[in-house]
Order: sequence, then structure tokens, then C-alpha cells
Amino acid sequence: MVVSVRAPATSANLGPGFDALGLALTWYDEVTGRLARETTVTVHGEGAGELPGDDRHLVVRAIHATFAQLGMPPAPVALTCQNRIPQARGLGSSSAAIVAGVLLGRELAGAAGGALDQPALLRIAAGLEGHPDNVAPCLLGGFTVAWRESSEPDSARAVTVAPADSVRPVLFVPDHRSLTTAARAALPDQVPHRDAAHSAGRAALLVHAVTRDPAPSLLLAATEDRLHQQYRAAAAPATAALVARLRAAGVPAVVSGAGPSVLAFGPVPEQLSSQVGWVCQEMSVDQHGATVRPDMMPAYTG
Ligand SMILES: Nc1ncnc2c1ncn2[C@@H]1O[C@H](COP(=O)(O)OP(=O)(O)OP(=O)(O)O)[C@@H](O)[C@H]1O
Ligand SMILES: N[C@@H](CCO)C(=O)O
Repeated sequence: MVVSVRAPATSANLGPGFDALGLALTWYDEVTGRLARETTVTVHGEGAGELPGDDRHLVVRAIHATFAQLGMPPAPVALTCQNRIPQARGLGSSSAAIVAGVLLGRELAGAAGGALDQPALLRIAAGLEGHPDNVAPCLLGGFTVAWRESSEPDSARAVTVAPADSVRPVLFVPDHRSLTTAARAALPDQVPHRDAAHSAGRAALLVHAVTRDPAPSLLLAATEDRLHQQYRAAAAPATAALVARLRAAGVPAVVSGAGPSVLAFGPVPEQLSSQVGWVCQEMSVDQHGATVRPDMMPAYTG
């Protein structure tokens, strides 16, 4: 059996919804896979020539984690990846790889894979990623609220809520990269109570604004963050400066995920959309999440 999975880019946090809120975007990686005699990974596009071509590849690790959940050994797989989502830019590339892997793992497991429903896939994916705010929209699509039932990463749950039709995500993507692990290391162990209280109110307002009333003035207030962006600014000054420039002009803008990309809610005035060092991309919200397509190709016979 040959299976193809298409997984969307995502923007997490959306300002005050740190580790909880996420939006699926119409920008996709595609992975085609089958069981094989030895593991091989062919990468086209983003990460070609950089990513490992063996069991260390993130999609393979996610497939094997899914097999393990089903009590199956880590069988070798042959994968072809068509990567379009820029990596280490705060656009959920690692979540797209992980979600593609868990869906491929479920399909390649055959009948046994039927035991894994969407909540189970989310738990496996979030366990690998470490936090659920990118894997949730990648798997479910739309605008998601994710949480953990305990302190364990694999206790993730999520709901998807429909964003208003007029929500227009606009991305500003730089050339340079930043790993999420490095951006998380900049965060303090504790924040002032007033900042936590501020974030609770703004995150709740954001759910209302994105789903019911995405007026720029409301989104501007709703996207104000005090939990993570200020602590990451020193390591990502260009990102912090662009967010500040857009917000000063009345455009609701936030750090996308752990950065360095910036997510704005459009419309973005033309004079602000061309920024030296940044590629500006208008997006739509992906409504479906990752999708599986069984390819009509002959089954691998070994
Ligand atoms: N398509 C992919 N296939 C295999 N590995 C990938 C793929 N995409 C990302 N990765 C791995 O994940 C790393 C980037 O993950 P990281 O979590 O730092 O950034 P991100 O997922 O792009 O952004 P964010 O989580 O902030 O939205 C890459 O350096 C690479 O090791
Ligand atoms: N919530 C995560 C998103 C990045 O994957 C962070 O900001 O570190």
C-alpha cells in the first residue's frame, strides 16, 4: 500500500494563547510512503540535503511512534517528502512532519491502525512535539484551542472552532531560522500575576474576535501578549521590530509560533506589506487539517 498525506503549516500562540491557540494555513507539505525493506527518505524542497534520510527523520520517528502505540515493531519505510513549509520559522514545520507521520503510521499499520481515532493521533503527535498548539490545527484544521489533561505532553486534547470568513492571515517570513527549543529557553520560569491575568483576558477575547468579530480594533487588543514575545525579543530583534511597526499602524500582528516569522491579521496596507528581508504571503485558513490519500499504485511486494 502506498499512502500520501498532505499536512498544513500552522501558526501557534496568536499572541496571548501561548501553547494553546493555533491556526491552520493553506500552505502544505506532502509525504508519500510505503512499507519497504530498508528505510529511505527522499526530500524535495525545504530541508533537501539537510534532513536525515534514515530512521532519525522526523516523519519516520512519528510513524514508528504510531506503530509502537499499536504494539508493532519499527518496520522500515520508504518516503518521498515534498516540503514547502519553511523550516524553523515558526510555521509548524515540525508539527506538519509529525502529523504526516502519525497519519502514515496509522494507514501503513493496516487494520490495526483502525484502533487510532483522532484524539489518539493527537496524543501521539503532541507527545512527540512536546506541546499541542501546532499539532492540533495541523491535524484538525481551522482555529484550535488545545490543552493538556496533565503535565504529560501526550495528554493533549483539542477542539476546533470555525474562524469568521473574513479572517485573513498574512505571513511575514524571513530568511533566517530560529529553533523552537532555543526560543523556549529564553522564557522565564515565572511571570507576574498581573501578566498572567492580562493574558487570560486577551486569549479569551481572541477566541471571540477570531470566531465572531474580527474587527482590527478588537483583534489588536486581543493579540496583545505578555507571556512570551517580550522575553524572546532580544534574540529576535527584527521580529520584535516588525511586530511593533505593524501594531503601531493598527495591524494586529504577533510572533508566529516561536518565531521568527510574523503573523498579521489582514488587510495589511500595501506600504507595510513590502518589508526588506521579509517575504509577505497572504494565506487563507485551512479548514480540513491533514488529509490522507491512498495512492492508486501497486502494493510493494518486497
Ligand atoms: N518536513 C520535515 N521533515 C523532517 N524534519 C523536519 C521537517 N520540518 C521540520 N523538521 C525538523 O524540525 C526542526 C524545526 O522545528 P521547530 O519546532 O524548531 O520549528 P518549526 O516547527 O518550523 O516552528 P514552530 O514550532 O515554532 O511553529 C527542523 O530543524 C527539522 O529538524
Ligand atoms: N507554543 C510554542 C509554539 C512553537 O512550536 C512556543 O511558542 O514555544
